[in-house]
Amino acid sequence: MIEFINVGKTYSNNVKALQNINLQIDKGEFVAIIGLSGAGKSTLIRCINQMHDITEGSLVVDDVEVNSLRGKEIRKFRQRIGMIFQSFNLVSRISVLKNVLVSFVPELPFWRKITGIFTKDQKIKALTALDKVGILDKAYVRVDQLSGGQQQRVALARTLAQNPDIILADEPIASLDPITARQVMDDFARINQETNMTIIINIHHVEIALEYAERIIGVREGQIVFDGKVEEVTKDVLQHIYQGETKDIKEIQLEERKRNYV
Ligand SMILES: Nc1ncnc2c1ncn2[C@@H]1O[C@H](COP(=O)(O)OP(=O)(O)OP(=O)(O)O)[C@@H](O)[C@H]1O
Repeated sequence: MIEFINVGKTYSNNVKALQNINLQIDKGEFVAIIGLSGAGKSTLIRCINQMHDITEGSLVVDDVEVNSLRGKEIRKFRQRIGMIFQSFNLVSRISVLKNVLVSFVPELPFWRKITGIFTKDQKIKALTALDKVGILDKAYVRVDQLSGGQQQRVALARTLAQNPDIILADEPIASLDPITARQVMDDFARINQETNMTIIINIHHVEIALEYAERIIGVREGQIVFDGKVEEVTKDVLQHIYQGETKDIKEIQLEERKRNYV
């Protein structure tokens, strides 16, 4: 379980990105975090794996007080939490398989990772993960020869091979076309159902969030202003989350897209 207790985060430039966050996320939940640009969505999910330190309150993940972790403990803890980024974060000039194998050796220096010798068992695990996201046939292809959607699937396979308890995804479909975006979301949904991994996605596409997630958390100016089941998300709720700027989902999306292109 992930538990935020009165969590606050103030960056060194005095920006208060999160205030008074109280939140519990149980094992196996599929949660989407929505809100305007700058609302604090990324900060919220990046505190969970200590990419950002919280500055107030307490954040506990499966009985571990996240902010008390140091050095090796952080690396060990992060092995249990997969992270997916908008930009895929792959090594583009090596094969898909090598990119996935890297997940087994987080503690090695980068050059050892890509020249590393891996066991048969590790290779089987990596190939199995690629199979789960439907790109086993690309195992020996260089990453820079893949489409954006395929690259995001490699990133997902790399995370799966690590067998985490939680997957955090920060705008995983933001740079994908609508059809590919849905395919990647289908992967997340399937993984959530088959493995019971907790999935927390920070997402700008409201429509897709409502279609795939079970629970929606709305963040506005660093605070949680909505937390409930998808069925409870009404037009008024969306207006509240998005500061009443827009009238309906379509308009919100248009606004968000414009913002992202600026
Ligand atoms: N490293 C940082 N240093 C200082 N301020 C930051 C840092 N990262 C984010 N912020 C600020 O914290 C606030 C919340 O940012 P955050 O990236 O969490 O929002 P977001 O909802 O994820 O936005 P977006 O959807 O545009 O990614 C913003 O005001 C942002 O400018």
